[in-house]
Amino acid sequence: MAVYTDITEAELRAFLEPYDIGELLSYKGIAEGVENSNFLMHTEKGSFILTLYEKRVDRNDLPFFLGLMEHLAESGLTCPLPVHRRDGIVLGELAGRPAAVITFLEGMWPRRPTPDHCREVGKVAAMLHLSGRGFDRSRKNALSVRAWRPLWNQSAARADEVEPGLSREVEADLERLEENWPDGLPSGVIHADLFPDNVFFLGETLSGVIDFYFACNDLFAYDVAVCLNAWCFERDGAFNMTKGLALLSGYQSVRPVTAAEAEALPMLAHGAALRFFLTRLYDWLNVPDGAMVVKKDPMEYLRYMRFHRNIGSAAEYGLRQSGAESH
Ligand SMILES: Nc1ncnc2c1ncn2[C@@H]1O[C@H](COP(=O)(O)OP(=O)(O)O)[C@@H](O)[C@H]1O
Ligand SMILES: N[C@@H](CCOP(=O)(O)O)C(=O)O
Repeated sequence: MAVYTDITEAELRAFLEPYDIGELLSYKGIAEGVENSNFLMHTEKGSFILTLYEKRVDRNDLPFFLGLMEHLAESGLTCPLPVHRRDGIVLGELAGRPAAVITFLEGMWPRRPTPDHCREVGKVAAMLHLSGRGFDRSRKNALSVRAWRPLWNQSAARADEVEPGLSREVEADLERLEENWPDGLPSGVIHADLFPDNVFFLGETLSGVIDFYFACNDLFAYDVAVCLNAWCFERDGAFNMTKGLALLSGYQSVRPVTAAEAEALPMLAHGAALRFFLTRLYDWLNVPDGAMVVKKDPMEYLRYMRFHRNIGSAAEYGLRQSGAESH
């Protein structure tokens, strides 16, 4: 359960006083998520999410994240919105943490994604990439290729405790990725964490996207690579080409990928797998067992890294190119 910071009712009532959301009727911690503390609140005016931003979120990035949600919503992409206080402010402080009230998004995330879900998420990723173009703020990806080695260095000495030989294997992957990481591909605002638990559906219809707290400016195709990993592998570790095809054709129906992006996709998918392996490994080794958070398995992502190392072309993910190029 991701509640790192608990709050009292009195503190919360005082925090909510400047908002116009009616009287607080109930609140409880949300048993999902990894990064921040989230609470579901019921007030006289409906349901809201209260988020307390924890230590891995840089306070200076919050205007980017909150502004992006407003920008995307204005462009027609369904996502939660930060609630403004009567004085216009969206960001306050609660229990020593930056905190915001966010509108509640109806829907459920798919526990067992189908090809139809994958097609929808491909489309929404592309819509996000196009909509992000008019956003006037930018944020570097703090977890891109240059950040991986410092992150790895914090776990390397203990990696072989998780699996013998892991240290040598990851080191080799890291070198390969650092030497071959593509640049110059189409880029802009990406979500960077578009996992199933961040995409809500009502029935078969995508009802919205949440959790923009890794969003940044980076390669569009890297975001696609993150999605391929998060949506298209089965629980037994096998890549599901039908899901890959659906996700990529959904994406291409909104924004066709360029030939250079297609060529880079295996390297990007390998790097995207390493990025989530590294944060999960760090948490696996460092988050105390008693913490109210469900640690995610780094080995799932090691299996994906092994898979991508042997991919020769994006066609093996299901990419079908028409020859059309876009930017
Ligand atoms: N706007 C929202 N509407 C509905 N539920 C939400 C909303 N934001 C967060 N949640 C719930 O809280 C959980 C954790 O949120 P998330 O933003 O993924 O946290 P974290 O940033 O800690 O990973 C989600 O899986 C969802 O159940
Ligand atoms: N998606 C990441 C962890 C980040 O947590 P989220 O709950 O914000 O998606 C992973 O699976 O490692």
